[in-house]
Amino acid sequence: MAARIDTMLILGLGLIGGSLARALKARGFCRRIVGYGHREASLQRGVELGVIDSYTLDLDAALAEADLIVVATPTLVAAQMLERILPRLAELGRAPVITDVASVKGNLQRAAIACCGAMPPNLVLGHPIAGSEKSGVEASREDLFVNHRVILTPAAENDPQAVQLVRDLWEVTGAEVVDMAVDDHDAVLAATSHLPHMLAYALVDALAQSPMSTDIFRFAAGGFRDFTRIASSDPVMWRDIAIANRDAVLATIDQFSAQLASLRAAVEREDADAMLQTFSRAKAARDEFALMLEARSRKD
Ligand SMILES: NC(=O)C1=CN([C@@H]2O[C@H](COP(=O)(O)OP(=O)(O)OC[C@H]3O[C@@H](n4cnc5c(N)ncnc54)[C@H](O)[C@@H]3O)[C@@H](O)[C@H]2O)C=CC1
Ligand SMILES: O=C(O)C(=O)Cc1ccc(O)cc1
Repeated sequence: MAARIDTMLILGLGLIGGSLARALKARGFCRRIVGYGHREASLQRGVELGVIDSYTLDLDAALAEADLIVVATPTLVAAQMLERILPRLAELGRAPVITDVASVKGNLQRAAIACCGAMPPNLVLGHPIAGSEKSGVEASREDLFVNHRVILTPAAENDPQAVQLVRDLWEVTGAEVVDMAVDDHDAVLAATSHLPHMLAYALVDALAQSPMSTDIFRFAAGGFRDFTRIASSDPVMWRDIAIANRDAVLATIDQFSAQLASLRAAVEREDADAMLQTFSRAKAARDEFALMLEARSRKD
């Protein structure tokens, strides 16, 4: 394909930034992909792996020539990046399309509005619902986004052409793009992604502190492995997410705690009916979810 973009700049070349770079490179979406980050060794590795064409440690110089900027750092750093690059781009008189991949959208929207007074027309926030417990450019994959959803949270102030470019960028990677309001995004992701990570971390941490931890882990079955895989995720990334999406995460933890307390009470009372009802409702919901996933993979 003829390149849509001349120079794309990726701020933070890890699993997600690296995977996006690989996918866009494979499909010729950009003529040139430049990486910027705070660890030269991983940028160097990105060049060696052919993920990016070059890298720079000079953000100002990179901003002067970028036509498209993707912020792919941890969530709190992403807000700092916007606070840094938006005024600098204004000084340079440049307005390249800017997007991001962070797991929370509200904090970035607030940072941009605090910086510019309103959402800048060229800033289109996004979030690929694809990834893994692994981090770093070494773990990046060209096909990471194929048949996965990407949520965009376009603002009324957005330039429609900027939104279209970001939509096209993700569709080129094989993803399905859907739009959502920022608050809805943060509430839904708190429930489906942030809460499960909090639970997995809390469970593994609690069991690891048990005097019987060696036997607990030695005799754990597949269910434990499935439930706890995500506790191997990057702690910095999840600390940032919990802070950035504090209110929605607290709401889901509270709702879950109430549910767990009611299950605990049912176990204490040996209330077989209450337990059966809870487990049956959950099984039906999970079976329906599995059918949805199957239907999606058949469609692929
Ligand atoms: N890992 C996952 O499964 C998913 C992650 N996300 C989001 O994508 C973003 C990136 O996550 P990953 O790629 O998994 O993380 P990662 O740790 O693999 O990559 C992050 C990159 O940002 C760089 N970075 C960190 N602090 C920096 C700073 N102060 N200045 C410049 N660069 C800095 C790191 O060196 C690294 O290259 C996060 O906001 C995360 O919430 C979104 C979807 C899935
Ligand atoms: O590893 C997993 O199963 C994930 O849940 C990956 C993931 C992590 C963070 C996101 O914002 C989106 C997806």
